[in-house]
Amino acid sequence: MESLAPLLSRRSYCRKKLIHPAPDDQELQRLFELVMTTPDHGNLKPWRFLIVKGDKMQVLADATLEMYRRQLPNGELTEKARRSCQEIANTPMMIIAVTDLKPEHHVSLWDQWLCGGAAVQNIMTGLHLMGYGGFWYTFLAGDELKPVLGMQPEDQVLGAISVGTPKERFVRPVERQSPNQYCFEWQGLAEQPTPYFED
Ligand SMILES: Cc1cc2nc3c(=O)[nH]c(=O)nc-3n(C[C@H](O)[C@H](O)[C@H](O)COP(=O)(O)O)c2cc1C
Repeated sequence: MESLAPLLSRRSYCRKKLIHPAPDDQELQRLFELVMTTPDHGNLKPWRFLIVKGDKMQVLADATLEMYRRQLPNGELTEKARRSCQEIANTPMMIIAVTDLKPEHHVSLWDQWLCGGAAVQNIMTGLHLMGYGGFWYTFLAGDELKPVLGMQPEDQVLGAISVGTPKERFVRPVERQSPNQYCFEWQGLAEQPTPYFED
């Protein structure tokens, strides 16, 4: 039971709560070794990871701001958009996970997507176990940013993960919902499943 305790305390740290340092190259190498253990139907590795850090954070923040500006009907940026891009510029590192799907393969695209999501979760888990904070965003999923990120039109962002050290750690684990209402015992053919755990 207690072996799960380190994982049960995982919490997301949004970018304004993240400061330097971010993982160094050796730690990143290890993190991605963990990612390579992701269950992977057909061993297709349907993902790619872009690491953004240093002065490239400002470049990415500027490109994101430009994307927001183009998305707005009158091209006027909101205070929220500006703030969010300033936060990107201040974030120590981002890991952007994008799909690299193999549509010609007999493994379904659905399975390949699931695999990509599982890889991102492995990044989240690894960062937490290494003592870093992260936050899984998908705000960079707009088509406008694809060329900026060197992505093909068919690629999608699986996760734009902000990475760093939590400025202040949450003192208590967040109170999570009980899993009970989500778990059922199958009662056989056409029978109604019953709650697995007692409340
Ligand atoms: C695929 C995916 C995309 C997400 N994108 C966003 C996002 O763009 N903005 C956001 O505020 N939260 C987003 N979240 C939720 C946060 O990453 C986070 O899980 C949530 O705030 C709950 O925090 P917790 O992980 O500590 O429970 C996303 C989560 C997933 C799984």
